[in-house]
Amino acid sequence: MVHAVIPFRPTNPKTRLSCILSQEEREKFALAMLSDVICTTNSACCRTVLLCTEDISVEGAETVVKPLGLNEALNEYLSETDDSVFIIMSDLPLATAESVIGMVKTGSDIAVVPGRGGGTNAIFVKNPDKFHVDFYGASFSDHLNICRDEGLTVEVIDSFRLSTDIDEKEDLVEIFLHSEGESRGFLENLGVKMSVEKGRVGVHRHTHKEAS
Ligand SMILES: Nc1nc2c(ncn2[C@@H]2O[C@H](COP(=O)(O)OP(=O)(O)OP(=O)(O)O)[C@@H](O)[C@H]2O)c(=O)[nH]1
Ligand SMILES: C[C@H](OP(=O)(O)O)C(=O)O
Repeated sequence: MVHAVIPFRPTNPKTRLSCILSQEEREKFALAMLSDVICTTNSACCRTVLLCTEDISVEGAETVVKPLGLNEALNEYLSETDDSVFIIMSDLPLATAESVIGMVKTGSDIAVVPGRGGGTNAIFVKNPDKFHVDFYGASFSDHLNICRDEGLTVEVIDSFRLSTDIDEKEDLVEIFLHSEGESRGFLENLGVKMSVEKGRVGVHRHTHKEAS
């Protein structure tokens, strides 16, 4: 069975959302997005593993604790398994089971989903022997280079849902437009709303004091 591995750092996450959410709210929002992703990977019949910096318990996933950075934790995990691994970030609440199944069915050794701005949102690794991750910076091209250097075939997946990660305030619009999950409910309960001003779609919140 494919392991869906979700790396997760629960403390002070999503700092790029500090302009609209306090630290406590960002921690709860990160958990809500994680819950949406777990629901998706379980619906795609993966064995879902939370690769977490701390020992937390989350419904629908088994927790593997590694108090390590993103790359170090994932590369240690890859070196410890012979099974196929589907790495998916926890900030992809638009992901659907269909989009995940489309990836894990690839005929290539690796399937990769770029994020906007040079990042990588998900990677399917058929055989973890020869692959390692290199996140941060222009990680999408770094991952293609690793495949080339190791002689691995790669499919680049064109998926709006998997390419849409939630990093910045402007990204929250996508949740209101395209998701019905927990993360959307969480934002609605906080009073975050979609708005259209001067023809541009955005989000606003009246109650929040800017986090210091
Ligand atoms: N295991 C592990 N996962 C991490 C670590 N840092 C981030 N992650 C996870 O990696 C994924 C992508 O993280 P980012 O988009 O950089 O999220 P972030 O660090 O919470 O956000 P910013 O503070 O806005 O950069 C998310 O699933 C995070 O929970 C880490 O040190 N270890
Ligand atoms: C981890 C990083 O995520 P971003 O900060 O680009 O969302 C990446 O994809 O390399």
